[in-house]
Amino acid sequence: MENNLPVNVREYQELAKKALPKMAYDYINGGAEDEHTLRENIAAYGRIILRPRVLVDVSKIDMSTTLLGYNMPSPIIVAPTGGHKLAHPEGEKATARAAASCNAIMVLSSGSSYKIEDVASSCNAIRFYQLYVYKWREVSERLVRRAESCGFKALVLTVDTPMLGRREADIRNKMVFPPSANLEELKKINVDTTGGSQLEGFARATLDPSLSWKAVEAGVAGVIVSNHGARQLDYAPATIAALEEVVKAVAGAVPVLVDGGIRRGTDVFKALALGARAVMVGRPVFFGLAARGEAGARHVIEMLNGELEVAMALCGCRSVGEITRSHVMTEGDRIRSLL
Ligand SMILES: Cc1cc2nc3c(=O)[nH]c(=O)nc-3n(C[C@H](O)[C@H](O)[C@H](O)COP(=O)(O)O)c2cc1C
Ligand SMILES: CC(C)CC(=O)C(=O)O
Repeated sequence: MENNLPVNVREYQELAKKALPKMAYDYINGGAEDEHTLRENIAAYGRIILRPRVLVDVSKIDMSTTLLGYNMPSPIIVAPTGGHKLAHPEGEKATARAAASCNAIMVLSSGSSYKIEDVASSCNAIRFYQLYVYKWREVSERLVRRAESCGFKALVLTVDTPMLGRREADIRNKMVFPPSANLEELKKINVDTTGGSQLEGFARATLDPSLSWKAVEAGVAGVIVSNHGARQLDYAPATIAALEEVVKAVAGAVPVLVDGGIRRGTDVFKALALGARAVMVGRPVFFGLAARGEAGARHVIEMLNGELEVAMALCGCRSVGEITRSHVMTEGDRIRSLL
């Protein structure tokens, strides 16, 4: 196998499927209900066409960018995904090392299998912390304080989960989530598992469904266009189809990021062309971790970086600043051109 490494994210997905117990693979791969949005997150990228430019000197390609004042060698960030022990015994420690070796920012999930402190001490990197707001605000507050004292640089507040979406594979599999080492204090909570998925019962018992726009009064330094990897509201739009509208509304006030369905460097390119400052990838890194541990997670990030570099060169873009709206043609563009 080591002589015959996967050459793209899809091959990592196949390896992960072979390596993982069904319950774990279904949890990682699955989306809500009919999985319409899950398919659309990917299919919508397929409907965006690139417009190449030739005869540009692309002997040097610079993929670097900045976010909230931090330098990144490429616009690819590791999205927060919970329960990495499902994929590998080293869990988030391995993912964090993989991200650090690529100098990529990793967003650590509130549902991580390993403690914030263990992940932070596993390697040196810029890390953001993803926060769920629990019914007991002091639980969230303690997480924030711990992340802060471990040197995490920003909070990513997840606001699309007043309750968990219906992931039918998890319900069928009676999905049991590895206990999150950070949420010891919630262990004694009475979780109703009659609905099937233990994670769903846990979310219902602990997440605060009353979170409202008041939460943004504190101010935000960025916006992420996300549908939670199509795991929440099925029939929500594909994120890449919603990106441009959000970018226009935000009007440069803060950077806009996007996640969901990114499987190729060309997808990253398309997201940047439509106004994203950076992108986050969830399942691809999880699949890499499941297939080959830290090396697999690192390889996934490296492959996406490599693909982005080629896409930039073939589109005649030497830096991410040179990626413009005119490098892509969306379905909307095509329809407008026919009118
Ligand atoms: C297995 C899995 C677990 C996730 N766990 C979390 C989580 O704990 N917190 C969160 O904010 N988002 C979570 N997400 C959503 C991701 O942050 C991200 O929005 C999504 O994975 C992007 O789509 P992609 O997987 O197609 O890249 C999770 C997604 C997956 C697939
Ligand atoms: C509730 C979290 C622990 C995991 C999550 O957000 C997810 O599975 O999508």
